[in-house]
Amino acid sequence: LDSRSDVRLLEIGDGDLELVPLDGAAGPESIIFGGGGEGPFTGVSDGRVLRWRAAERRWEEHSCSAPEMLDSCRGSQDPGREHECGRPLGLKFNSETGELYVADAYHGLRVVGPEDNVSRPLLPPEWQGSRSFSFANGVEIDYETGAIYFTETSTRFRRREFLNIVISGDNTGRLLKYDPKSSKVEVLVDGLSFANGLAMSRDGTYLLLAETTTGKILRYWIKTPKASTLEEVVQLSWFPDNIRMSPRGGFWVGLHAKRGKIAEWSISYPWLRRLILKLPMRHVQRASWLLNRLGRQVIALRLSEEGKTIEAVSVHGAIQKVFKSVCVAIRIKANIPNNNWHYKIYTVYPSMKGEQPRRRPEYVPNRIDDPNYVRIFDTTLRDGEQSPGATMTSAEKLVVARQLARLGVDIIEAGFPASSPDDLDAVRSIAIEVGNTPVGEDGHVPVICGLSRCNKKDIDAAWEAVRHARRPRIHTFIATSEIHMQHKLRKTPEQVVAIAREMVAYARSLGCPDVEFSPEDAGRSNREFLYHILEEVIKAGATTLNIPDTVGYNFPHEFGHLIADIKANTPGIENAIISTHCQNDLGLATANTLEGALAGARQLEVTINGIGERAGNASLEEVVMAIKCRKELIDGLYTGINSQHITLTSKMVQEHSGLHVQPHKAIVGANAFAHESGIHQGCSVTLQDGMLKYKGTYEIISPDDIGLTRANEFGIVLGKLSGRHAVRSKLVELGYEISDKEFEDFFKRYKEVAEKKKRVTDEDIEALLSDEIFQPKVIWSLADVQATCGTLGLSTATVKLIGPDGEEKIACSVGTGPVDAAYKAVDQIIQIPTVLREYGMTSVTEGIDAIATTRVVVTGDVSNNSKHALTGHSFNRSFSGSGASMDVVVSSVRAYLSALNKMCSFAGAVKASSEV
Ligand SMILES: CC(=O)SCCNC(=O)CCNC(=O)[C@H](O)C(C)(C)COP(=O)(O)OP(=O)(O)OC[C@H]1O[C@@H](n2cnc3c(N)ncnc32)[C@H](O)[C@@H]1OP(=O)(O)O
Ligand SMILES: CC(C)C(=O)C(=O)O
Repeated sequence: LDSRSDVRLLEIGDGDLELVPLDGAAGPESIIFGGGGEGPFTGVSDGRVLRWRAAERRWEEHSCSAPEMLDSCRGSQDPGREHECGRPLGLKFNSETGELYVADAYHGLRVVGPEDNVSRPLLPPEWQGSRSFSFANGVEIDYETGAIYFTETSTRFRRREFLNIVISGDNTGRLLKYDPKSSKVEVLVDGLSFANGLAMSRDGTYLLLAETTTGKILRYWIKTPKASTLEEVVQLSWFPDNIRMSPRGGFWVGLHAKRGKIAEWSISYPWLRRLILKLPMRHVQRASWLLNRLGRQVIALRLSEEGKTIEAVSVHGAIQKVFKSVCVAIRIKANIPNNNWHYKIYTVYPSMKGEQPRRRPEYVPNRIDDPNYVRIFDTTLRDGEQSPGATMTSAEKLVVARQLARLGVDIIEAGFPASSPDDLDAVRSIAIEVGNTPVGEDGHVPVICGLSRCNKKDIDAAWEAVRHARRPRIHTFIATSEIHMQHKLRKTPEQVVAIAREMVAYARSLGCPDVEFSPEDAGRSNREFLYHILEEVIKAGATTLNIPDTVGYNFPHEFGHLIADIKANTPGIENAIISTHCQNDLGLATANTLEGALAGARQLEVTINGIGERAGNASLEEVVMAIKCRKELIDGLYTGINSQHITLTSKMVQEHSGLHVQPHKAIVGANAFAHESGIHQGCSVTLQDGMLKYKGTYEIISPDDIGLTRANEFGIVLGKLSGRHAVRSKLVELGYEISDKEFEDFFKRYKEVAEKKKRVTDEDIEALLSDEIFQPKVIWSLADVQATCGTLGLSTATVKLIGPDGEEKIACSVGTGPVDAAYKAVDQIIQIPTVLREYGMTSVTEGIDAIATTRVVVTGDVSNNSKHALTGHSFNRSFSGSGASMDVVVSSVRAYLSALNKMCSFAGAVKASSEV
């Protein structure tokens, strides 16, 4: 405080306050009394203005700005709904007319008549209609002229993004004047940094305005020779909010929180602001918190008109905790015997919803009890596996499924059981193990789902595979677009509806309580037809309706409308969950998925790293982190994903699918956190204690958030002296659980590598594991390979393989290089026509002793052909393989053999090849 001796301090301690709970809502902002002292009145988080009925000690609804939304908004504390429910901030009664003026952050300047309970817009249509407000805030009346003054805090950010305004130094705030006589709006001042509370001087010569980011109280002259000019009254050490003139002279200012040094400096120095944005959030929060803890918490000041502090109200003791921030302090004369002044201080409780850990709602197939919860349906093991070359072995699928459960996905689509006996087995093992094992703190058990076409054979296979899970689901699909029905299915729309209805009912009749139906190619299907088929399958028992943009054709707004239209027009839709499934052919899968969620979808189908058919699917990590990071833009939706498992899951899927992400892949690419703009830095800069509460809501991505620092945090350094315990515990930490036999094989390989390397890193371990454990059924294994190469002649290689019957076979070949020579030698032994489609090698660690990981993709001849359920056309199936070794030729041969083994198992070619 400027001159302590002159300042009267009012200290409020425990027991000095009575807290009056609000009627289900939160965040009371402006507090005013009616002309006759009635009230107070306050605007709250769900868009209502409440009035306190003192005699009855209860709040009653006074008015709202969106009557059509009242029922669904009442009680909402969700910042994501403010734009539809309204968010009344500044309030001002016109004591002459009894009208209440409301500055609604999103609905602009409004007025409520004395007998009304709905506010109406006040500004001319060009201000009120198409141009919606992002953050109208303070309001004041000039009784002499009838003009209404109001502030717009920012023209760039919305109210729920208020912390961004402070951090970014946004200065698009304005002071405006509305003249009801001319119906004109005039911008009096622009370039303000968080224009906030407004108060008119008693003589009507000036307005006081709080500029929150800078901590300044400004004076805007209306009359006197200084008219139309702006001057600084005082620079505060706090963030000022509302202002009220005091009957005893001067004015009161409600204070949000102290502008700690970090905040002040970050606002004054752009370079420091950039630095703070790059600091790990926890450091900023801690430093800021410490600064704020020093001394008492001052919540309101009375200042003279010249800006000198006269009185300060502070809180101490346990009640400090309830003062998240104070928007306004009013001193009123109370009816108490000795005629003392009695302070009423009204506090604001910012919604803490975004910050509290939110529980995953109980799983009920066709209902989600929390309207903001979005289920994440992971189809990495089904659609993801449809990526060319991504075929995984059953063991690999099980490992990935375990990790998906840890990640917290709600539903794992584990495969397409009718596509092969192997896939049925893989889905069944996942259902048995992952589908019955609780994970995480909440003991979550994911739903295990299997895909099927709309025919009994597929549905039977799917049920056989998933029925072992605690929560089984059958997902059945049939195409509904004209082009698919006509050219692929060769069925009429009526036939398609009949099949869909019958097959959904059939799936339910098997005892499956949870049936998902997908109208394939919905993105190009006729709307009325979709409403019809969806209505029919709901009647037949479908619990989830998945809307696929199968060919990745839709634009985001188009897909959003599709979901909204289905939600609005499908009879019975309230008894099912709407889902999205967006392919990425135009690179729009993530955007489309988010639009779908905004339009009402509450299940999102995604894959890890976005892998999938053709250009892939919406990527889980992008969708989940977008929802988490920009909650305020996505209606406060949330998922049950533990994002700290994202990095590990992504690496695991890269390893097992053989599909490595590009360095600039969002969220999980190697460069994703190396960018200059520092997207990995959280935006939850804790400038002040009061603002801290929005941490979760405003965090952008930090490496911690996706578990990127995991490897460093473990602290176990493995080397050649590490024993079984250390190595095993490392595997557990990395998320791998392997049998004792597998561990022994792995440990042998580990020791060989550790002998030659100083330090064995997590990446080395993953490469070795995948090479040793997650290989397909071994038909051919490598015994020896010897290669010579150089500039003096052709490269030669000799390869010794052990065949399915245990017999050793040796072949020798020349080639363009040692790898080519070795591959030709392998071909001579195995004798299956093979085309090498892709070959790639990466060094997973640095230095001369790095482990080289090779990944290859091969295709065979026509005997390996598959039919695609989408088109019915044959396609030449491809198989990927990976191998790891410190010797590049050995690594290459291992990868080639791994792919050939997958191909041999698939084609049942073992017999033919063993006749070599
Ligand atoms: C959009 C998607 O991602 S769809 C999923 C794609 N995934 C896959 O295709 C997985 C790999 N596929 C496979 O292994 C094989 O295609 C199998 C095992 C599923 C099917 O193999 P087959 O039984 O040999 O092929 P089949 O000839 O029956 O497949 C095509 C037939 O299914 C029909 N069909 C395609 N989709 C559906 C459907 N959703 N419901 C009913 N029938 C369908 C086709 O019209 C065609 O019928 P026709 O034989 O009368 O012309
Ligand atoms: C089976 C469905 C959901 C699908 O994968 C698609 O249509 O893309």
